Amino acid sequence: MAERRGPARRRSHGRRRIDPARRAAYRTLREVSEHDAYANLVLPEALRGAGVSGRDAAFATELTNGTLRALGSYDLIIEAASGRAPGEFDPPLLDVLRLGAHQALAMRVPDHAAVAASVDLAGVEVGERVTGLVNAVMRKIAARDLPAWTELLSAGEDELGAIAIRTHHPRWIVQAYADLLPADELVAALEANNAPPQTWLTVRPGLAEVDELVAAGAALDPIAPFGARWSGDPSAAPGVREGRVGVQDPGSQLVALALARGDAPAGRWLDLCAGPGGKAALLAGLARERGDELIAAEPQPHRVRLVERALRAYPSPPEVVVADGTAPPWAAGSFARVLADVPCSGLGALRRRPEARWRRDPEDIAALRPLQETLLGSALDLAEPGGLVAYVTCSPHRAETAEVLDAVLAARADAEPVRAELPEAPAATGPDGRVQLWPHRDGTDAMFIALLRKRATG
Ligand SMILES: C[S@@+](CC[C@H](N)C(=O)[O-])C[C@H]1O[C@@H](n2cnc3c(N)ncnc32)[C@H](O)[C@@H]1O
Repeated sequence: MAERRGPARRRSHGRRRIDPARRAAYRTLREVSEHDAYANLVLPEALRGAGVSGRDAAFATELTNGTLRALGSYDLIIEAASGRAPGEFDPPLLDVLRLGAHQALAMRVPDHAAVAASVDLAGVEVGERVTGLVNAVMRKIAARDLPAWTELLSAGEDELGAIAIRTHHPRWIVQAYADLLPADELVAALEANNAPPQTWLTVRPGLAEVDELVAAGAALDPIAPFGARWSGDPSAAPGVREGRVGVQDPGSQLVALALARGDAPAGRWLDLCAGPGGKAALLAGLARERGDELIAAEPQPHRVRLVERALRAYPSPPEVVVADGTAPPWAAGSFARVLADVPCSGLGALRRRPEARWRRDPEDIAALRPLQETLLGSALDLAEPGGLVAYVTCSPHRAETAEVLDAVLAARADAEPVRAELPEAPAATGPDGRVQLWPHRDGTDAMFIALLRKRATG
């Protein structure tokens, strides 16, 4: 493939000027580093604000997201090249070097362009005093390619430590994956987190048809019976602006379908943790097709508004209630089906959130456990006898999936596991009847679902 310098660097009157694409990437990285912002929210704003589009926007997106995904590895490389720990750098300077490392090691930017662009960025954003240092460190970084760096840094590491460096993940995530997957799938599973996900659309049942999407160029795929793959800007797809069609990963679609397809009495459906509303929007249509009605609950007002927006295209949209699922405002046994799509670490959606893997740690997972158990307990309380509860996480981590279920089931006699069947991903259902989807196997986010039935008597 031809080399790509990236957007042309600009200089005028002897002053350094940075091209708007690299500046947008830098500004985004600063927001993520300093303010725990989410790159997928900040970058589009930064690009719009700078009027960057087309190829330059694609360059800025790859530069930002790629840098964030491999941040831990780049910090090790910067440390080895400079002799300084990341914490010893001025944070803005560290971000300049991280962006430079990604350009030199993982993008088709020639070394001299990556070095020069980093020197200019440092000169403008940090100060002329650091440009000599940036020049020296960047030259050392660019002197090896990425495989040579990872081999060097892996020396002395055990197998998991070496895989962590090679696949750009913190070691504890590699360990969690190793606990869940056969050894020969481990690297493929981790590498799948480094590829940006495709865009998928889901129709709201009764409001739009998949054929409409196909006629507009979307690609059918058996993994997503209510949706299709879309290339380009999803807001240009039919039905998206009106809310008849939503953007949704097929994994989210499948877990909602597993709840809808299960055997349960007629009656109201509840989405206990509904924000931002993707699954509620699918479930609402599926419920109406059967003459039932969905109620969506969410405690955070700004997310309630997102749920209302997701449901807006339905005539007489389903009720959205501001409610804390740990103290729900309904009597026990009020619902035939309950979705408990609980707050979780999001380790199953690392493809979508480039910075997430470096922000989380095992303590976060432990801290979520009481809320997850309480919400599952509430969901079971709210289900009527014979009713169905779906416990869902966007995380494959055992502490958020099997351990929560086992603890709750051990504590109550009124619930029993039900096998969740997904013909679209038959291998995803384990011998215990619980479903774990994976990006490298199914092309979906790593969603987990277990179905439980409320027994007729406790
Ligand atoms: C994984 S997200 C749900 C995703 C959603 N089902 C969808 O498909 O768009 C978890 C949601 O639970 C909400 N949540 C947090 N604490 C909660 C609580 N105590 N009761 C109910 N929901 C809660 C969060 O605000 C968040 O919107």
